[in-house]
Amino acid sequence: MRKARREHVATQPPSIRALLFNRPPAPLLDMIDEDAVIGLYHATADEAPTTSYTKFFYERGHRIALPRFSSANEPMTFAEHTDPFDESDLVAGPFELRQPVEDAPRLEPDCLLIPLIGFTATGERLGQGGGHYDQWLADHQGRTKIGLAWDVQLVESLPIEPHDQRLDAVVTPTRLYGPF
Ligand SMILES: Nc1nc2c(c(=O)[nH]1)N(C=O)[C@@H](CNc1ccc(C(=O)N[C@@H](CCC(=O)O)C(=O)O)cc1)CN2
Ligand SMILES: Nc1ncnc2c1ncn2[C@@H]1O[C@H](COP(=O)(O)OP(=O)(O)OP(=O)(O)O)[C@@H](O)[C@H]1O
Repeated sequence: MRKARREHVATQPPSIRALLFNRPPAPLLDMIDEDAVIGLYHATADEAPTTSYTKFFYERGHRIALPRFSSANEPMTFAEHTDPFDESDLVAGPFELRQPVEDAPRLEPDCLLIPLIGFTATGERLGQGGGHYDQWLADHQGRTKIGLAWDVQLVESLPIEPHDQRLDAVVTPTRLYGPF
């Protein structure tokens, strides 16, 4: 599934990619309170891009939180991201993922836009395998959980376990799955 994602992104013209994930679709915004803290992620080259959504939510007056972790085995926390235009408050973390600087205050998102490897049409999610999001969401119930994905990441079924957290919706460039 990582390979399918990589090959999909590799065949996509950059001029097209720049148009995708530009603004959250209206039904998605209906799921998000005006004063919600929004948890985003700093996308890798193959993940659904987040730079436009981050600026959009920031300009709409939301506080932005990004994940921070020290290794695949350590739990993830979120910290505030205050400079989505220049990203001067981010530093390189594990796996080349950029994350908030050490003195950025912790901030717990109400609504999370979540990266994934694969998803089903009913909101099941496969992540990187670190359990970071599953664990955080188990410890912080009642949050709005929205997956961001390319269409090729849709699969018929996933090997779901009891700890896996189901998404409330998934956004792709062509569709909104949910809200469930
Ligand atoms: N952009 C982004 N940030 C994120 C996540 C994510 O999936 N995407 N996470 C989601 O939980 C957390 C980080 N958790 C991670 C857990 C494991 C690996 C990992 O094993 N990476 C391997 C394989 C990468 C690949 O083949 O594509 C590596 O980089 O070697 C990466 C991140 C928080 N931040
Ligand atoms: N609520 C939890 N409490 C403790 N450990 C957990 C919890 N949820 C997941 N884990 C641990 O994380 C491991 C990896 O989970 P899983 O493979 O489902 O992660 P993932 O959803 O693919 O990754 P991620 O959420 O980081 O993107 C599990 O085998 C389990 O040991």
